[in-house]
Amino acid sequence: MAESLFHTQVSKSVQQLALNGEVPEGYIQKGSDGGVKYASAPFMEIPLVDIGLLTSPSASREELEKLRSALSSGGCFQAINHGMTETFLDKVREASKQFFALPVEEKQKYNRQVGSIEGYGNDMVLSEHQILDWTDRLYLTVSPEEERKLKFWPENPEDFRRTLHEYTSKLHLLIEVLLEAMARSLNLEENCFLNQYGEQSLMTARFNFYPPCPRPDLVLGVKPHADGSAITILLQDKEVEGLQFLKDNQWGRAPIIPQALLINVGDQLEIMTNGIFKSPLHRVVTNSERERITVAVFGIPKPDREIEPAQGLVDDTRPRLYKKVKNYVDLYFKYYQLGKRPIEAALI
Ligand SMILES: O=C(O)CCC(=O)C(=O)O
Ligand SMILES: [Fe+2]
Repeated sequence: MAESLFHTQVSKSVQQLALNGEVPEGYIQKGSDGGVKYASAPFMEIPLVDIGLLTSPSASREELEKLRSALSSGGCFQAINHGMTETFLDKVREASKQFFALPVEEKQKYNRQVGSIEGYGNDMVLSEHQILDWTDRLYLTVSPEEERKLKFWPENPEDFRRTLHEYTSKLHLLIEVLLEAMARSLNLEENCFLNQYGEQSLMTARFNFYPPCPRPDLVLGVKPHADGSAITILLQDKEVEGLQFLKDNQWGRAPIIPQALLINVGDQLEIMTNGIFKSPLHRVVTNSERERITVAVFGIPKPDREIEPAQGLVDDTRPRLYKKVKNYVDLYFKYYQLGKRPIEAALI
């Protein structure tokens, strides 16, 4: 069969492995968690935040408090009333689904190249000890626009590019609204985080495809990690669960709310808030029945900007926790390779 042309495990997409019912050794969790029934975690309560209320001056105090409380405990919330209809979100879901449903040869036109993270591929191998994630991905830079590498942007389905452009333009505005609201929720000047974040901030999109896995008891869709972004906006699969967050040392399942966007703090916002907002550890479990597709968009400060804890969040009772850092995403991958939590590199 054609598969024999692909010699090593890693050059096969997870989609192909799933079709063959294969689970290579490299995907099996061997740590203390190995053998755990990942999916049996309890549901987690994730607060809902109404974005419309955050921006209305009269009604906002209560909603700002909800936002502050969510981000300083679990580090995530479900955004509703964010200005995009469920029909539009479904369009984004559908474009992603159609892309992953294309024949292998068609998707391979967008293959990631060695030494780069952009394009279509499976888990990036950063270290020889790495246990692989049961997922195929398409990773794209969407903003600033002049940094888009269109050769990796699918032309099939026909409206993929237009839909991604429209979706991320809307998210760009949403991120601004959120950064302002976050600053206000902490009684800081409204532009406090936006100024650090920069106008030429980076936005990347990761389309995650998780095929059914024959051994969900031993294999994860994504290993536990915290995001290297400032803010992550996740469009969940409408029907299939898989995401879990760690809170109070317990894994909890993130519920699906079809019209909501799941927003979580990334390491860079934890740094800017001097640890008040928490960048949560999360992971994705697999299941043997149904595929799952999600779209994660990462809002990242301009890489050459120095970011640091806001002045107003450092005082005698709350000493400064983090150093000034620049180009955090590079540092992130370096630490990840060493099997450490990247944000530790920024600790004073
Ligand atoms: O697919 C998901 O539910 C989460 C993906 C994720 O954590 C990521 O892409 O960083
Ligand atoms: Fe993540």
